[in-house]
Amino acid sequence: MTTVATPLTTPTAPTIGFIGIGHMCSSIVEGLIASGTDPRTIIISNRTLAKAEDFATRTGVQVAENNTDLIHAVGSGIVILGVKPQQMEALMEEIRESATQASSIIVSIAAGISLITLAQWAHSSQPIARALPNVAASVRQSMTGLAYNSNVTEQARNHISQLFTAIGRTQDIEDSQFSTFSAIAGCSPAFTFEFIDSLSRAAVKNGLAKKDANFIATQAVFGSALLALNSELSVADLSNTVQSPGGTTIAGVVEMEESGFRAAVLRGVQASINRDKELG
Ligand SMILES: NC(=O)C1=CN([C@@H]2O[C@H](COP(=O)(O)OP(=O)(O)OC[C@H]3O[C@@H](n4cnc5c(N)ncnc54)[C@H](O)[C@@H]3O)[C@@H](O)[C@H]2O)C=CC1
Ligand SMILES: O=C(O)[C@@H]1CCC=N1
Repeated sequence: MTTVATPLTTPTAPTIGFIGIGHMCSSIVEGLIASGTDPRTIIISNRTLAKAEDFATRTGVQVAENNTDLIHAVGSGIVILGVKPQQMEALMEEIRESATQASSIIVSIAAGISLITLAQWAHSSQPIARALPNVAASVRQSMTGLAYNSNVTEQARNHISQLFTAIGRTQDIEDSQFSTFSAIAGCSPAFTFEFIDSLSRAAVKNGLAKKDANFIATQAVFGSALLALNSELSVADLSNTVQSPGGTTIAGVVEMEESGFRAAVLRGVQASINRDKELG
């Protein structure tokens, strides 16, 4: 039985389902709604139903009482699986029969779980895609990696690609490259927030108010990223444009380098890649 959190005058058939409305899927749904997607075409389910109902009240999406109801409501549409990697096998087992019966297209966003492993938990005919978005989906600036198994039709690929293009940029990648992709696109928002917080703290140490320092550092990082995306120069060359000979920037860059900045980033990214590989 499908329930609706907010009263609808016209029932609308959902075309996209989300199982597990945690941090990542709620970011995707927020981004889709910001892109103009009618929330009534989205249906969600969550282990704790009250969490899904609360989210639906805020956004206008529909709620299914359980995962099987959600699959039947979506039918041959797209079902995004947003549970933790450790919960994915049990979920795939739970929805295996209904997903095949309904001809649903399954999209896993779990870190560390390969298409090959997902296929082992599904019927052999099941269309499965893998997507690795990031939390900037909520402001339509995700960087999302995509891969598909051979059961996903060209038309379904286009639907999935359009869905993630609505919330940012996408890149088709090999299943084997997801660990690396995840570290520099899925985890990197956290690395970036840590960096911004470090810039901000340094400014607070020198007397700036934290709120002002956060705003200033965040806009500076945002502007740098936007410049890098729009420039024909490499990021290394762009960095050189800021480093005047004998100037303030080179003094800071040298000190950061001597303190192991680049080595720390390389080691951190490698640790994320290694952890992702352990999850599979
Ligand atoms: N948080 C992030 O930045 C990113 C997360 N991911 C992936 O997204 C997935 C979700 O991550 P988060 O949103 O951070 O986790 P989360 O813990 O915030 O959300 C998971 C949600 O799934 C629900 N859930 C668990 N088992 C369920 C079941 N059997 N049926 C229905 N709902 C169930 C939980 O109640 C929870 O609301 C993970 O696999 C993660 O690897 C991928 C890219 C980035
Ligand atoms: O650390 C996490 O659980 C998620 C997976 C990919 C990025 N962050």
